[in-house]
Amino acid sequence: MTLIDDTASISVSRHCRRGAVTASLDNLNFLEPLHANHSVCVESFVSGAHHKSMEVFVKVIGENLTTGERYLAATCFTTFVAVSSDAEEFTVPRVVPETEEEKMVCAGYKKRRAHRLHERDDYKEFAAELSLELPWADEK
Ligand SMILES: CC(=O)SCCNC(=O)CCNC(=O)[C@H](O)C(C)(C)COP(=O)(O)OP(=O)(O)OC[C@H]1O[C@@H](n2cnc3c(N)ncnc32)[C@H](O)[C@@H]1OP(=O)(O)O
Repeated sequence: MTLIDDTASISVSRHCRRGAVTASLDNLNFLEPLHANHSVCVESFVSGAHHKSMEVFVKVIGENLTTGERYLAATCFTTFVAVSSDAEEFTVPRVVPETEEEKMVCAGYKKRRAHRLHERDDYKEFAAELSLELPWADEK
């Protein structure tokens, strides 16, 4: 997961050329186990951008170095939010997909974003109910 976050953050930095923080990670699907003696290639690209947020699609590809067989081990979407050290107003650049795969992935951005924001609101309500007390605070 560190590899996923690190790789995605490189795509984000190249896209907006400023600092950004990971806001969420979703649709992380582990599709095939990665074997210890296989190579791992993590690919990512920015698949959608709004004002300050950028969605990144990440593919984790395993390769059996003996047979050359390549397989999709995992995919996920992660969202980063660009930050500024001063009060400067900015909007991150829009995404212009080029390959067929980029066009296919980017086509679902608006729907995923709407779903994500809806879930974020639900999650805020859930989180507001969680206790911050020390677990042993009630012990007599
Ligand atoms: C290894 C690691 O990376 S560990 C994780 C490190 N990351 C962090 O510590 C981040 C901690 N969180 C934060 O700093 C804040 O919650 C932030 C910056 C993510 C969001 O700050 P907020 O003040 O809530 O943001 P705000 O409501 O103004 O929204 C700003 C943008 O972020 C987007 N956003 C905010 N939270 C989320 C979320 N959970 N998922 C997706 N997008 C989000 C909003 O949609 C908005 O997008 P837009 O500007 O493109 O329209």
